[in-house]
Amino acid sequence: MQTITHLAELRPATRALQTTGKLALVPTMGALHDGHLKLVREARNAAAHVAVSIFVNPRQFGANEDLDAYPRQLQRDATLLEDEGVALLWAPSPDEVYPTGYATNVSVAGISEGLCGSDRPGHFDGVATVVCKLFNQVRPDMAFFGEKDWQQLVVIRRMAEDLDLTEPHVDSIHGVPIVREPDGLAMSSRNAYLSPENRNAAAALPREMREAIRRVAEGQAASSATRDLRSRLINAGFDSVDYAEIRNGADLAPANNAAAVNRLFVAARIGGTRLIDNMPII
Ligand SMILES: Nc1ncnc2c1ncn2[C@@H]1O[C@H](COP(=O)(O)OP(=O)(O)OP(=O)(O)O)[C@@H](O)[C@H]1O
Ligand SMILES: CC(C)(CO)[C@@H](O)C(=O)[O-]
Ligand code: BAL
Repeated sequence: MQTITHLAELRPATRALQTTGKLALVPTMGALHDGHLKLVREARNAAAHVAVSIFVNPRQFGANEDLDAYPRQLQRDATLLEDEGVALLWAPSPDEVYPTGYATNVSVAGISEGLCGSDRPGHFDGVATVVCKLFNQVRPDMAFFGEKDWQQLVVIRRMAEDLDLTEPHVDSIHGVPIVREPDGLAMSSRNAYLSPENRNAAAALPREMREAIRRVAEGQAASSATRDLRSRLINAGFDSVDYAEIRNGADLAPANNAAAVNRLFVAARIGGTRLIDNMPII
């Protein structure tokens, strides 16, 4: 596996790989877990070569968020990726991505605004900006993102289509289902922040989401089921619930009762850690 940290060396390396087959990109912020490795495996199944980027993108963190605390473990991550048969690790520094004088922002209106966008103002501008740059830097044939960050996936798909990045740069953007711990908690680099007690309590998030979905399927109104879900999470040990909403998964519009694509989206905080999850309404 080649590890590349400078843009000047990236293009020749990706072009060389693309002479012998398709290249898939898996963008990450590192501190890799099995959720990330699932993305890498799906990418390996779909393409001859896989590139993974590890970049803790400062522009998607708010002023009071965990940019400094975010786990950074490049050596460990590189070993894991090498073992997965990854061809190229793109690990630029913040100065390489945003050199002095950098002034451009990519903003996707509408879908960036509710859910996580309300609690993390500017977050999706930072994500859209860096993913646009990553697509232009690596020029992959396809890219893989996790459904854990469902809103992010919808924003990226919109951005890639609007900015004509899907053809010819990225033929397809794949969403990969959420990988969960045995107790149902979605894997996340931020789970490492949880104390053992809070880690146990956090399993209530997927459990109570499934319960709310069951109640909706039995006829409880969505507004009442999500209100109950909020109080059940607080009773289970969560400090606060940023949102608990049922929306159309395709475009994040308010849920239409008849739509088969509705999903439940939740963000909740426990011991200072913000966890997100989403599930289909069945
Ligand atoms: N449990 C998971 N299942 C599937 N995909 C995941 C999972 N966790 C993360 N991903 C995906 O991996 C990619 C990189 O995510 P990132 O590096 O931010 O990790 P993370 O675990 O989501 O971290 P964070 O704690 O910041 O949410 C994203 O596309 C994300 O959706
Ligand atoms: C897509 C991404 C790598 C952009 O920084 C990040 O938001 C993430 O890891 O989900
Ligand atoms: N996985 C999404 C990246 C973030 O929370 O900043």
